[in-house]
Amino acid sequence: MKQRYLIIIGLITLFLAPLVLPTFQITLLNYIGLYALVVLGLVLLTGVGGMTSFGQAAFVGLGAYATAYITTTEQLPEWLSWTAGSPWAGLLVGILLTAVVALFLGAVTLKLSGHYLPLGTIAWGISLYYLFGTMSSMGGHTGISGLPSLNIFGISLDKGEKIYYLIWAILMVAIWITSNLLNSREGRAIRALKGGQLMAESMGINTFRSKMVIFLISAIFAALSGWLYAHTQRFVNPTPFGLQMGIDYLFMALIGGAASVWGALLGAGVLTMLKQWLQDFLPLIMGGSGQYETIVLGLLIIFMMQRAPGGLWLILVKLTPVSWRNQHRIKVDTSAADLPRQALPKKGDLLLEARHVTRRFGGLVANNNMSLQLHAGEVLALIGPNGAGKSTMFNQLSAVDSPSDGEVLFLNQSLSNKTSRQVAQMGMSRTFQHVKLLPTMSALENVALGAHMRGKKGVLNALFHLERDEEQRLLKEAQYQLNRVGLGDHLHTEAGSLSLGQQRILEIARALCSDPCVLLLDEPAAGLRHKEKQALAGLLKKLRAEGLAILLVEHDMDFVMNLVDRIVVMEFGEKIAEGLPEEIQTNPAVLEAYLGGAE
Ligand SMILES: Nc1ncnc2c1ncn2[C@@H]1O[C@H](COP(=O)(O)OP(=O)(O)OP(=O)(O)O)[C@@H](O)[C@H]1O
Repeated sequence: MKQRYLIIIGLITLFLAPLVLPTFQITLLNYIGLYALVVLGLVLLTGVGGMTSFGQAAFVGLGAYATAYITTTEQLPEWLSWTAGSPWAGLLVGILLTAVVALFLGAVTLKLSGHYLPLGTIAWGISLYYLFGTMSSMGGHTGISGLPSLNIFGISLDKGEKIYYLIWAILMVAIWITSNLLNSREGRAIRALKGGQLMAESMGINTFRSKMVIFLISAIFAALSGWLYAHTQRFVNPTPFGLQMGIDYLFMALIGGAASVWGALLGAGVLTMLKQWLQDFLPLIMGGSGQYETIVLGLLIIFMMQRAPGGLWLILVKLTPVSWRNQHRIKVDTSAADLPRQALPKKGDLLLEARHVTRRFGGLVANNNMSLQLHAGEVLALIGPNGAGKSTMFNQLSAVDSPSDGEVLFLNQSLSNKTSRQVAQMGMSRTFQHVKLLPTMSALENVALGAHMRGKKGVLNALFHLERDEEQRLLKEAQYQLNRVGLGDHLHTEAGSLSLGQQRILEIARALCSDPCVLLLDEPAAGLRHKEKQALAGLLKKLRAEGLAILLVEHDMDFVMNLVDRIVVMEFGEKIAEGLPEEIQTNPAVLEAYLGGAE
């Protein structure tokens, strides 16, 4: 409730501001609103998605120039004659143009990783800036003047205090739809981009699509800001759309808090006010003119990044009472309908098979002629000393990697050209040797990621929260799986604050949430206490009885021997034994491998 009051007070203050503030302050607020819209896109792209872009200002320019051209050109080309010089048509064209450019640039740059993406964004930022400046139809470096003011319901927004309402209304809607998006199935996939791409693909998430979605949304927010800017100033030239401004937008995102939608507003506000204040104040103490504010601002930003790398919004959140923060807890509707489940294969059916799999890394043969079979309703352990090649085999079986020779078959289909995402969609799920969770997300949301493939509603539904029914069903499934693995008391705990053992169990719940028929577990018992291991063994036995096929790589021999049906033993990349636990325990080759000699 308290948060709701805060928002209502904020909105009333915003509404009253133009009635009491002088024109100059309104102009500043207009700029803050325009900047915040661009920074909001960067929060999605950089803060949440982990992709750094220096090129947002160029998208602002596309939005501004599109409307400037359409509303001021006397003789528009034939194909644009339908626009009739209307600013609203200018908005539509600007957004379409931006979407096309963003899709093209995204297709070229989003597959690049590391520093290539930021460099790519610098390159397009510079080239679009020079394009604006060199095209004579766009007024060259002089720009285009004489843009009309906007008109809504017969009211002309010809003054700063009038267009103020439109700018801030659009910004508030943008913040609302962005928060909706982030708190949805699509949003969880987007949040998994930063640091969890391998995991996300293994949960059936198309990470490239998620990247493209946020790239597109951030570009459209920027174009919208450009359109508003053009009709606020009623003049455009290339200067505000250059690289310098692209860097400023990034600074605003970092200062506010790149991972929070409200951080966008805070960052835009703080940097704009600070710049203004320094411009007024510094000449008084330094004397004369000079761009001292740029230097001081640069130093302040370095200081801030040292002291508050999460941004100012995070500091503000930490200062609020804990009870306020808990209001963010996601509520699970237990009356929501259950998700449909796949019928499990018949007990004993062959589900997964490796046929003579060899994997070479240069001269090193990590897997040599490995064959194994996994059937419905059995638990198979893959064991062997360190470096035996178990993880490499695990990667071949889950299509993270492909064999140099031989093949892996899942449900009678060869995995040779399949990605881990496709394999997940076919019904295989997995956990990781080094736990891959999203540490700041709740246990519930982490597990709900596993159910991604079982939902259908896309981005448009998410933006306007039209997917609530489906979302409740996904969350109910996640809650069910958490209860099932014994973590029902930790639904709202941040995954990063659980013990390592609990995190491993959480990964199993996430894997189960995808409704698989084959479960691959990489060292599930590592880091678990005795009681936790017993509980895990109990759970795996139950899953086996239900008909699931489970393959585990494990070092804990007590755990393995008391649980599994069959064991495959590896050494130096090869299978040295296969059989029942009691056979393996007395197998001379196995004793030799583990103990260095048979008794
Ligand atoms: N990507 C790679 N490039 C080169 N060598 C690799 C690669 N992955 C694994 N290896 C090598 O392959 C061999 C088998 O490694 P692997 O990780 O599969 O063994 P493991 O049985 O899982 O070991 P552990 O129990 O310690 O996890 C090791 O010698 C390892 O160094």
